[in-house]
Amino acid sequence: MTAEPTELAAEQRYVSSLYERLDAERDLADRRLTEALRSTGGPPQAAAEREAATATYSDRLAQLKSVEQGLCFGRLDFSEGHDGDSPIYVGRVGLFDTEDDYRPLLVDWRAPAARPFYLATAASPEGVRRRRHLRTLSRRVVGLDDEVLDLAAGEHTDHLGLAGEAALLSALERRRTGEMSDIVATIQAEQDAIIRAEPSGVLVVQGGPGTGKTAVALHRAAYLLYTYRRQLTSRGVLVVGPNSTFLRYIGQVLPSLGETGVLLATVGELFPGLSATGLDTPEAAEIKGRIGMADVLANAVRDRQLVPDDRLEVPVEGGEVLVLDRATCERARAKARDTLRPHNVARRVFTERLLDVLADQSVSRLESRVLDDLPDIPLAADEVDGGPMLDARDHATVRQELAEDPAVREALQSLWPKLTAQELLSDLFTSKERLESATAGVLGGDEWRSLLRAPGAWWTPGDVPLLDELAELLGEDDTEARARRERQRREERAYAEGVLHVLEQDEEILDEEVVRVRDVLDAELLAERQEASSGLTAAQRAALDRSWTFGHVIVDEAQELSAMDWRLLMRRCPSRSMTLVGDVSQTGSAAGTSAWGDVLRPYVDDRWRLRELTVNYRTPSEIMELAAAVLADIDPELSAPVSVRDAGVSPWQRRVLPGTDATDATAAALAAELPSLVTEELATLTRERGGGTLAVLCPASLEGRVSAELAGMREAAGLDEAGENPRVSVLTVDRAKGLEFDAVVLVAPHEIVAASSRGSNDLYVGLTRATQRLGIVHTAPPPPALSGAQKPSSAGG
Ligand SMILES: Nc1ncnc2c1ncn2[C@@H]1O[C@H](COP(=O)(O)OP(=O)(O)OP(=O)(O)O)[C@@H](O)[C@H]1O
Repeated sequence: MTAEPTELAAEQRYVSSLYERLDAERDLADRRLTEALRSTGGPPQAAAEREAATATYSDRLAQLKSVEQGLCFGRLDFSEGHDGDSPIYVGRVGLFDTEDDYRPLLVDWRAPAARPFYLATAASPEGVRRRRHLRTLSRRVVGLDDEVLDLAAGEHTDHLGLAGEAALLSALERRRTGEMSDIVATIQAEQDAIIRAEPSGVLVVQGGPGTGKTAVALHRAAYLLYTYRRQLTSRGVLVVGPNSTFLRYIGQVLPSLGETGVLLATVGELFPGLSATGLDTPEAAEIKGRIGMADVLANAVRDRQLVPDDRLEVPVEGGEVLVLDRATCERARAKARDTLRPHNVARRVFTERLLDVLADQSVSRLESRVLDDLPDIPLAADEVDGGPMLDARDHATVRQELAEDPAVREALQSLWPKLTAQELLSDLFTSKERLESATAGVLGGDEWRSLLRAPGAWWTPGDVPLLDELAELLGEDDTEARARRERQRREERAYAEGVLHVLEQDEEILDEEVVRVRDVLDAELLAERQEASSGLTAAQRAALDRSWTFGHVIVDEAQELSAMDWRLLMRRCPSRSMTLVGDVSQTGSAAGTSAWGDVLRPYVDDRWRLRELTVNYRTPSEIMELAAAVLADIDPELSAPVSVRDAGVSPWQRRVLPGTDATDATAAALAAELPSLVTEELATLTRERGGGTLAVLCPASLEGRVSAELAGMREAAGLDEAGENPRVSVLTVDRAKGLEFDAVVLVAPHEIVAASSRGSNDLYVGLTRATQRLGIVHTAPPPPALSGAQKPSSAGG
């Protein structure tokens, strides 16, 4: 239902007044920030006060700036007699009238009061008479979409139960820019229930392509940070995505919702100081992801705890040769292993014991040398043999000297070396002997050969969970450093309490309208800020600290993670407050999963909740029909999500016919056909949508060739890649996972299927990336699921 122009003008007045309020809030935060930054000098306490104030006001300012676009997008009018008859406006941030007892002018979308905006239906209106979507462009209201939630009025929601259908469809029809947008204005009820679910425990969100899993995951992060800010600000929220292209694609959503304290990372980025730029072969990736690798690594660590075959001679300074025999070393090793401490920590037990043995040896040799040098004077009748000549202090001195002796150090290091995770893994993967030994009984046959690599090879994402596991197995002997840090932390906490007290007194004389310091800081948090002293957020500090544990962890495309990836993530989240979103029908990685229970059982048994999303907001029904045939091929029991809209155009299929020699002929056939097909698609996008994004999805074997063809096409047309619109990208399905484009041209589907370790899953993913148009270019007879649809027309032979 569309509103009258007078309505539009009235809403414009209201929205303008909201922007005035927003500007006033920004000015205030800006002034406070400037004051905090300007003040200098004073006692150390003043510096801490300044830091707290600077952090508070700059966070607030960043939040107020981020909500400029689409500040207010909704209005609810209630039925007569309903609690508080006046309408409420819903938007990206809460705004209040400071001159009218803090009357809410705009309700934050995450606040409980905003919930009916997403949930109310004609059948269950929750007191709402009318839901209005306000469409804005900058600060201008350009349109209103009304829904009257009254069964009697005959405005029923359709079979999918969509709320705000007009606004939703207009959002879905929008041209894609290559960056994901937020969906605050049109969140649907099934999505809202997930976004606002309790943060405790593991929540799995299973849904087919385009059901909004990524959107829901990100809005959930924003919701949790708003609702549980005190708990989550200090520990931070981690959002894990499958690759850096995907993280770039979703990177703007949380900032646009005013949330910057979230760490977005791939699992491969979760080992601070290491960049995993290498690539594993599919076999190596699969093996590295197996849970058995935890045993392989434990074996590899034990293999570094040695004893001599018979005896080890230690030529110490001064010319003496001390001896460590096998039995002594075995006893020391058993003692150290019995502590069950990590290797580098247990090393202390091993080395202390051997140092005792060496010191005893050295002392008794010294004593016998002294005795040998003394003239043989018989004891008098009343004298007794006085026992050892050297006392405990002498013994300690000898021991200390031995501890610093290079030969002793070398001997101890050779038997039980102090190791870093990187050293151990690279020693392991570059040595046949070490690999064979560590994998014996865990990997089959000669699978270990897939792990062998040249010295100096780059780290791969698959190495990261292994390094993390090793870091745990190796540990760090940081006893002294920890005690020092703990002392320092206690002092900082006591000091922070004092600072907060002073800040609160200051606040009494400031305006009430600003967020109070205790609302956003407590002594613990402030102490952490002090400790960081660089003003880093929890997310930034977490990125630098391998042992950081997060308040909540969200994993997108969770089906792709290997068993070893899960071990790493579970370590980062001991509270198990997690949201995992994914689709087991889209698993591409051989190390990924096809059943959530398998993944979670080792950590939470069956104590996890499952929510399903069933409506596809991305892919139009014509394309989904084709994809559903492929899904049925994967597993006839599975059902594809239902599309909310039609595109009005069917996917096209084209067959380019190679000649005899497969590789060359396929390339030649593509060279002849693909550029013109893509050019045609681009022209259609320009004509029908004024631009947008187009992806050519192809198997890895053709990626180089296809990219070269398209570069040639650009050159011939005098196009500049940087500023082109529509934008074209060439991607493998693996890298397109989670992304979407206005149009997709899918090349060589039979090869995509053949190259995948998961049958047709990759094809299903590729088919479901388009929001408007899909074309398929075959270089061989189509896979059976596709040949049932519109017959491919032949070309080129
Ligand atoms: N309630 C909504 N309002 C507007 N747009 C929505 C809504 N829900 C989802 N979308 C849009 O639908 C598209 C698909 O969403 P999203 O990428 O989150 O799906 P997905 O389930 O993660 O898909 P895939 O499994 O293919 O990665 C996005 O453009 C998203 O913005």
